[in-house]
Amino acid sequence: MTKIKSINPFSGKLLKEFETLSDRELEAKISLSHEAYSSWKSSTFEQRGHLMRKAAKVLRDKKDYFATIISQEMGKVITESRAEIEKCAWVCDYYAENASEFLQPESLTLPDGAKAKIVHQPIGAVLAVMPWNFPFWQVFRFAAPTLMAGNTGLLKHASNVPQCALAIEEVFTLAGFPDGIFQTLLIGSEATNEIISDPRIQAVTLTGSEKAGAAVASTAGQHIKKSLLELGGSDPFIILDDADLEKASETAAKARMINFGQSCIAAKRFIVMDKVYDEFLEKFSEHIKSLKFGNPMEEDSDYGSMARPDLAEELYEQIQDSVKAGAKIHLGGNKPEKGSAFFEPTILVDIPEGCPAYEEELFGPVASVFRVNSIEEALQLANDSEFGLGASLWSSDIEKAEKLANQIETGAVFINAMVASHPHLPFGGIKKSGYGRELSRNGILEFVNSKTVYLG
Ligand SMILES: O=CCCCC(=O)O
Repeated sequence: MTKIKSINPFSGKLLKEFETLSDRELEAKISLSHEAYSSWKSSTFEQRGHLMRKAAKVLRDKKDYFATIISQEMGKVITESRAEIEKCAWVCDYYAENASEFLQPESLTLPDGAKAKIVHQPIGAVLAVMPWNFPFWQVFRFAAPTLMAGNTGLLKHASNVPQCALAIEEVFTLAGFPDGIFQTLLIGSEATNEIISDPRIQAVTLTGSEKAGAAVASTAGQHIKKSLLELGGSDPFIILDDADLEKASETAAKARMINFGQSCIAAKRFIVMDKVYDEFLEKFSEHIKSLKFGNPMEEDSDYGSMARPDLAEELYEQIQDSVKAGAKIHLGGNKPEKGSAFFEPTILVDIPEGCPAYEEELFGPVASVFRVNSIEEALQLANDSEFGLGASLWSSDIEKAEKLANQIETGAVFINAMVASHPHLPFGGIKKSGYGRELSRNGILEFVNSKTVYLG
């Protein structure tokens, strides 16, 4: 039996170790999920909503406790961890309030006068494979709509956040959800395929890397099961020459450094028009330099460490390869110490095509800044990516910005704001950023059977 370790990346200390589930324990959990579904599917929206509101209350009442687990286990600064818990409570309340309306039967009259209905019914047990970067939020944005729709949930969390995984199960238990409605599976990734193949599992959702997404979707495909993928991003942050540079540069620093850069929707490629390039770069660098390094548990720390030493090492290799290809370091860029998760905020400029900073996702505090001579060039560069998650576009001409937004190949464009997820707005990508949508009404419709009932 392998162990799953919880290690504080800032101190490097082992916090706890957990045994993975035995085959028999895993079987019992899948079986419980399946059995729990048979009564949960017939519960009313009112009953589910009551429990989901209680989950929101548990999150708010124990906010500091849950936030501390996040910060200690994956290094997020405590102020951001608390905000993450608040957002989870928000999404619980949002679906408690709106699920019933989102899933009401829809009546139709066909051109020949015949009547039909579309009824949205639950499908059963859904597996969620989730990442460590927003270890509560990513799970709640799956769990709140999925459970409110009448499904049950099983969570295979990232192996570096086992305490978060167990604490999330605790939220649902404390809220009074019946046994088996939401369960955490402490398992290694090698067990995931077997679970997806199990006939009692109806669908799978994954937030994570392209590699993990392709593997999960391919197993789901072999078994004709629905999958939803929310993968990486290399979001452009486009600054036109009529943008409010003060606001744009301040937001750019926030958008790159949120969660110490470890976010799929963090801004990664800053595409700046020549006329405002120098001024933007100067202001942006000042904002990045003003951020305070410190222990994630301290109230005034803006950043601490990355979530694992191997992530810091990988990120540094991407910088090195980009520099070898001709990119220049404008800020930071020093090598992290071996075995440490600390990383220096870095800005790269003069980035040539084909190098990692141009074409890969840099999942950490490294900004790639590009100079362009026209709007056409900005759009061409923004779309010259395998990813298509989000984009931020800055201009004082809103009409022009809206027209340009239509030409950007992403799942979302935020004008004069950083990309952010919001319970009311669909969230997801195109191209190699994945498929399907989370949040909003779109999110709850992903894991239901929208059944046609024709009335002859
Ligand atoms: O890696 C994805 C991060 C999503 C963060 C969010 O929804 O705010």
